[in-house]
Amino acid sequence: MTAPSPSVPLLSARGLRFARNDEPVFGPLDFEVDAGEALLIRGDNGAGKTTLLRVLAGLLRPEDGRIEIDGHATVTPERTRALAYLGHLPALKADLGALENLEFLCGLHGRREGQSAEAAMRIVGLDGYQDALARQLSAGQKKRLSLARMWLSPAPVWLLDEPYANLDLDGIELVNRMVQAHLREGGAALVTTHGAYAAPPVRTRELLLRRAA
Ligand SMILES: Nc1ncnc2c1ncn2[C@@H]1O[C@H](COP(=O)(O)OP(=O)(O)OP(=O)(O)O)[C@@H](O)[C@H]1O
Repeated sequence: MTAPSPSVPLLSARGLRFARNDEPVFGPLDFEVDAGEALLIRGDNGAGKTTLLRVLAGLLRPEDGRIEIDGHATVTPERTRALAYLGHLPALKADLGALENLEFLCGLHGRREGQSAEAAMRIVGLDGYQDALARQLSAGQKKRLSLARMWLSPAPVWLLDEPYANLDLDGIELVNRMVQAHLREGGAALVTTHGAYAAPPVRTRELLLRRAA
């Protein structure tokens, strides 16, 4: 991962707006996040936090606005390479083993330099579960496996939708340590939260979403 110039935000959005059936969900929004920073996206249930991350990830098309990575306007395939998305549902193949899932996903999205799937499993506390089928893992273990996938991703920007959900205290600290390490290496993280949960102890900006009137 190469750190971008400090004068250019790693990710920025200008005039970003999303609507469903002509009903506004959020925006227009302007925000940015630098390498080494987290953007905490706060808001009540239904405020549009998940929708915003899905728009950034290229899974939904915005009504309007511009998204830039490292100062360049992006179209979706380019953006997909720069972003790693951790959604509510674990993006795992239920009938593959835990390690097989990671290898499969690395084959699809690439791999962070110098990292192995085995090491990522150790980092997230899943040593000994390499051969367990994904469908046999608990919700928290699935979340940990998804975190291992994030760790292995070469993408500089992490989109984390409620990353603390389903995790025990140790898991919450794990998320914080992983975000800290990712930011130290020049990455950035966008993290949704209702505000009641923990937040990573890193340089943080905030974006508050309100339900569209
Ligand atoms: N697939 C969908 N089809 C139609 N409406 C949707 C869909 N997904 C979300 N919505 C609506 O879009 C709005 C924003 O939802 P979103 O999931 O982005 O909110 P959120 O801030 O992430 O909420 P929460 O904190 O409850 O997870 C809500 O009014 C919701 O009902």
